[in-house]
Amino acid sequence: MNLLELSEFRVQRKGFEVFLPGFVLREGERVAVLGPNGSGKSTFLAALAGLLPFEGRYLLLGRSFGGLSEAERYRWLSYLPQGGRVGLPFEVFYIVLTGRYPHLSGGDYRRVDLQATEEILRALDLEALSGRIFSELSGGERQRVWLARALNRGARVLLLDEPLSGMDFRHQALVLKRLREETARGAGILAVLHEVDLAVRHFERFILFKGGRGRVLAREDLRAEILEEVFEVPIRFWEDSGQIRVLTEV
Ligand SMILES: Nc1ncnc2c1ncn2[C@@H]1O[C@H](COP(=O)(O)OP(=O)(O)OP(=O)(O)O)[C@@H](O)[C@H]1O
Repeated sequence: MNLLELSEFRVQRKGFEVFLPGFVLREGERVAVLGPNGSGKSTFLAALAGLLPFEGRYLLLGRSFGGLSEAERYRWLSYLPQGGRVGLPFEVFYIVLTGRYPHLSGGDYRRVDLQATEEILRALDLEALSGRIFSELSGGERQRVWLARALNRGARVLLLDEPLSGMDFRHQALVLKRLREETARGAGILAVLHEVDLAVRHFERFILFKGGRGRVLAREDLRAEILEEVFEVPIRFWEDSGQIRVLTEV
């Protein structure tokens, strides 16, 4: 099933336009959104999350995005913004628990919501931080809490803006493992990443943005020359135990 379908998708910002001619996200797919700073990646994701106006065709689970109720959008789609903030002194457990909110129909959190919260806290190595106040955490820890909250929704489509940023190697590996598990249950992932080498190893397709224009490529069609043109730095591909690795000479 197509989770998300776009055609002639356009987002206008002051003096900047994001455009993607066409794209389909299928069940179980991991697609990385790559490109240099300011190329439109976050704008694209925010528009898909319904936070910016767009033009063109956008279907979510076969339905026109504009025709969905807020409740449907929140249940089917989960968005991890860049650098989320919490003003109030909330504990980590509570923040992650609120990811389940769209599943409640006016009632209180249920046992299943508490269990899901405990499970995602374990998966992202946040158990020990569960009772801590969010604002007292480190940058990488906060990022993991936001990601846990976004994943806790169990949404069909995950829009993740830099889910690996600020994380050490071990936690990057934990997050990538969890993203694989999310796609194994049928979710589709669109993730903005700056870690190009990890993207090429762990994602199946790519949307490359440059100057606001996006193009979609499968892993087998990705070439070092294409990435060089997008990022404007020398890039080498080499094979290590049958896997493509990406080396940037910066
Ligand atoms: N709130 C805003 N209002 C107007 N223009 C904006 C706003 N936020 C971003 N822009 C502009 O839109 C363009 C794309 O920005 P965007 O944040 O989508 O890039 P990005 O590819 O996600 O970059 P990065 O890798 O640095 O996160 C940039 O030229 C930026 O200056």
